[in-house]
Amino acid sequence: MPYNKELEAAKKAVSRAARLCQRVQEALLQSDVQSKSDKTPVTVADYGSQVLVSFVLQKELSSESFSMVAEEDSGDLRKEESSETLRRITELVNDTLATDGSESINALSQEDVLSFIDSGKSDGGSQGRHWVLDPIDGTKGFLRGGQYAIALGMLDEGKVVLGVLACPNLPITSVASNDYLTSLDKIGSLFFAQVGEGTYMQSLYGSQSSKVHVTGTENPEEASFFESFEAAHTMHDLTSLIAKKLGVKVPPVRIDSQAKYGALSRGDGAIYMRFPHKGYREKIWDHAAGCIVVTEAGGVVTDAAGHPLDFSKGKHLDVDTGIIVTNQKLMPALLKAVRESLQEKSSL
Ligand SMILES: Nc1ncnc2c1ncn2[C@@H]1O[C@H](COP(=O)(O)OS(=O)(=O)O)[C@@H](OP(=O)(O)O)[C@H]1O
Ligand SMILES: [Mg+2]
Repeated sequence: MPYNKELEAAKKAVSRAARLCQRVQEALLQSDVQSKSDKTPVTVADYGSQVLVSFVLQKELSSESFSMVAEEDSGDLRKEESSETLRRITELVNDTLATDGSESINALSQEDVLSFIDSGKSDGGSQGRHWVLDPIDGTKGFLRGGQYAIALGMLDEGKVVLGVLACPNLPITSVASNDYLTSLDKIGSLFFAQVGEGTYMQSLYGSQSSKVHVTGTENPEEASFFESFEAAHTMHDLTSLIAKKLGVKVPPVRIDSQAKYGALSRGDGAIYMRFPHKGYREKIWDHAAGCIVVTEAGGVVTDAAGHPLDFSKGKHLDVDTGIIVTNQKLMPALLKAVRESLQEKSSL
């Protein structure tokens, strides 16, 4: 298994980052309503998560050259007015490392923090190995107290070869209906996959993993579908038209972040559709980890024209219209419903 060492490092990195994010989210939810509309907590957690992932990967894989394409850079943090934010991030990172207790390390300085953030500056591409990180995917969900993910993938020669998704608020039991929103069983799920080896899931705080598979259903009437919670991120009217054409009977389950890919990989639902509004360009860190988690669980991920996603072109994915995900049996019918719905919409 060629990427075992990298996979173990990736699991450790995202688990640690998840702990940092949970601490920030818990403090945020305990604070008053006014501060929930304040974006500072997510900023602190975003940067802190990126520092921890970068730090752990480089520490665990010390002998190798390191390249990472990540969402954040240190530009804003280096400004005078951000000195308090930088201080808070540094404190949070050091506290998280210290409470982890698994190793003794020297505290990171503010300069270390900035440089770990900047080690995510790569553009990726078709050659060599590149880590791909979204330190908090689903920032709006994070602020709402809902779903979010720490999503880490690795490209080798332009292909995603491993992926890890930490979903701190995703129960390890099914979220097949919107009832999951009231579930108290928020213990957190960790999904991981490497090419050719299948997809596994475990509790974010445990060590026993089990292999997961996408649902085998061929019947669209039994198929529930996932989509973005935020209407600004996907055209809910279009996905509803596609679902109707396909014969889907149940309402969509709306979840923030790549937790959707994780839930689909274990068969909670059968379909994920994402149709951003015109002009939006998808980023590789929003799909790399999720894509391999689903495909190794037996699913298929394509754009609206049925083409596989190409992660070798740099930071962006050039997709035709949208991204659709389902099992192999349902994909032909889903593609047909997508094609017909898009034609219908354009002729209006
Ligand atoms: N306008 C627009 N259209 C489409 N997608 C967008 C748009 N703006 C942002 N994003 C990206 O969506 C990421 C959040 O993922 P989801 O859309 O699956 O979740 S959500 O329900 O909307 O929160 C979100 O990831 P994070 O920024 O990491 O939260 C963005 O990368
Ligand atoms: Mg994202």
